[in-house]
Amino acid sequence: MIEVKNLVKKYGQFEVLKSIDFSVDKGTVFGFLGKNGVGKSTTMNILTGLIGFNSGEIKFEGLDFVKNKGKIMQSIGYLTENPVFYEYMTAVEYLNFIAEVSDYDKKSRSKRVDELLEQVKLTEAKNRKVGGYSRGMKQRLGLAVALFNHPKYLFLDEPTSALDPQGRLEMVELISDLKGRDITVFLSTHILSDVERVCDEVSIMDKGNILLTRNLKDLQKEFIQPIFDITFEEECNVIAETLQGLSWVENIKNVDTRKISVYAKDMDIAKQNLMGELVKFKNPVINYQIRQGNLEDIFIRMVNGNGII
Ligand SMILES: Nc1ncnc2c1ncn2[C@@H]1O[C@H](COP(=O)(O)OP(=O)(O)OP(=O)(O)O)[C@@H](O)[C@H]1O
Repeated sequence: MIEVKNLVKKYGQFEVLKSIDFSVDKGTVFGFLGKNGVGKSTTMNILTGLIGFNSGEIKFEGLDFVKNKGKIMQSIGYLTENPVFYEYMTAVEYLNFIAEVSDYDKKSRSKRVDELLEQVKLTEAKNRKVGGYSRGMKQRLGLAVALFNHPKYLFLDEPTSALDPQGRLEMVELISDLKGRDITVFLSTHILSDVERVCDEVSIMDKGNILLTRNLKDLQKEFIQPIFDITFEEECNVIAETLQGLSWVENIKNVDTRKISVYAKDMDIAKQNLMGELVKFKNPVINYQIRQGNLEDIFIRMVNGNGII
């Protein structure tokens, strides 16, 4: 288990982390969500020992992080946002190089290399130079490096953000395969569909604060309310602004120039009144539907609103 209490990180006067608290249960996949620049990488860099922090407390399995850093670091694997490799090496050569620098037991090295290549689905490409790999393949090789020393804690910083849908799916499947292997995964991302596929628990972060930490299924049950999607014949900015001023409307998302999503504070009042409001405008409605919300909707309501769902 990882426990983080009152963690503060400052760069000069700028408080990147404003006293954050969260805990990560053993063996779970923990999704750390937030837009770019909210402090995700900073948190990960602190938890993986790359940078220090100003105040607060971090514990891994009850052990204080500062006092037991060396020991804790041995149980950590980290895939950074943009992993860098010696591109003239093949995957086999590169993993053997990692074995060498991490002083991995000589007798079992080649077995470990083979098993990791299999795990990240690079066996067929193992003798090709890394320089010729796709981004997805490089990310998978980075995962193999992070897993090399059998970490108990695996930190993945935006592992899918630079990948195409196929690459993302492959990476998410690999993360999913780690479940049940006695490994705790800390996954930072802003791709919410990936989180929905693989995470057990999530924290939503914004501007150095944690807005919420919750079991994903509970979060979905508790907060995902229906949403109105409305498409107009013409541009609808004025309508969006007017609806935003209504007491029973919580938030409006401009999907595009002619389409909005309406998040209601009270669903029953919204159902009774929304149509009546829309006909006041001389802009015909060409599509009106109520759909079930998803994690992205929760995220929008949390981050764009005042933090209260
Ligand atoms: N070394 C540094 N010196 C000063 N400010 C920094 C430093 N590193 C990060 N920051 C600032 O701290 C804030 C959080 O950065 P961080 O990289 O943690 O965000 P992030 O949520 O991981 O976003 P991204 O996904 O873009 O990496 C940003 O405003 C960033 O500019």
